[in-house]
Amino acid sequence: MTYSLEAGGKRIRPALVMTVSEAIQGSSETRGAALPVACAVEYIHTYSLIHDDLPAMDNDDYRRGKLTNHKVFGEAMAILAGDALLTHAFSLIPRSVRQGVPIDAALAIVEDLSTLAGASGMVGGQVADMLGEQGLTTVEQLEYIHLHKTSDLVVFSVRSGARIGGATEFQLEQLTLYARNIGLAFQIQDDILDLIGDESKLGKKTNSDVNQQKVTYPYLVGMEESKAIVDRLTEEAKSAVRRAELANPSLLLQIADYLVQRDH
Ligand SMILES: CC(C)=CCC/C(C)=C/COP(=O)(O)OP(=O)(O)O
Ligand SMILES: C=C(C)CCOP(=O)(O)OP(=O)(O)O
Repeated sequence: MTYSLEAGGKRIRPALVMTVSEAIQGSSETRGAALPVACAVEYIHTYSLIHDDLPAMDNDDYRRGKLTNHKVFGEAMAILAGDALLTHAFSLIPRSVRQGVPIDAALAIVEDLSTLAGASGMVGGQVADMLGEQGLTTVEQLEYIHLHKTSDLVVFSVRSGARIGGATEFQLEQLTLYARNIGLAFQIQDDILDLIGDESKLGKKTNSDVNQQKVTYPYLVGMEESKAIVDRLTEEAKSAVRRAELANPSLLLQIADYLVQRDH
């Protein structure tokens, strides 16, 4: 568990929990309350990457610049490390209540987490991805996969930050739209970088035969159109943030731009 958590990674999802919670009222007072939830989402994301890299799934040897978990500890320990990270994540939500998150908000956060990370969220998206390898043909199918396997955890991060920061229903709705769009743009950008990115910066293999054969946005609509879609989604995400009229939206606008300009 520690090996994969401490391998680094960009920590985008926890950064979103913290940033959104502070953006709503423009105050850093929510920081302590948001931290346990920020850790929970990174635990879940890290478990998903450990399992995604297993031979039964993507069969990858490198992640975050290091050998994948199963390459170091064996498949059984990698599966169990993922299981334990997932379970431990849920134990952090009560901790957020002790740090000041209202109980109603914490209950809504648990409900969102089980839905958005579970069978109708991230796990469901990964299932569709695995099944899709046997004959995926349309952009609509691919969008469904991306929205669930990637956007849903981003949506969780943003919505939980919004709840901790005391967002109104309208702000929650607009921020959910922001998260959906940056999540989708992020996954398309990930597929672009899997083809043309720098291995030493990304810490994983790029442009391999497997990556070239994967049905992705670049595979289905071409590289230029994929980049145009990423730009469009980013603009739509930024418009949603502006509509939410947050006290301090600037970091959220910057994060949307960073996700498309990133090279790792
Ligand atoms: C329940 C599980 C196992 C969920 C995995 C979800 C996920 C987003 C995996 C990485 O996607 P990817 O394979 O497109 O990314 P990368 O190129 O980083 O491997
Ligand atoms: C959902 C995808 C695209 C898998 C990788 O996620 P990140 O690119 O956020 O991975 P880390 O920085 O956490 O390693």
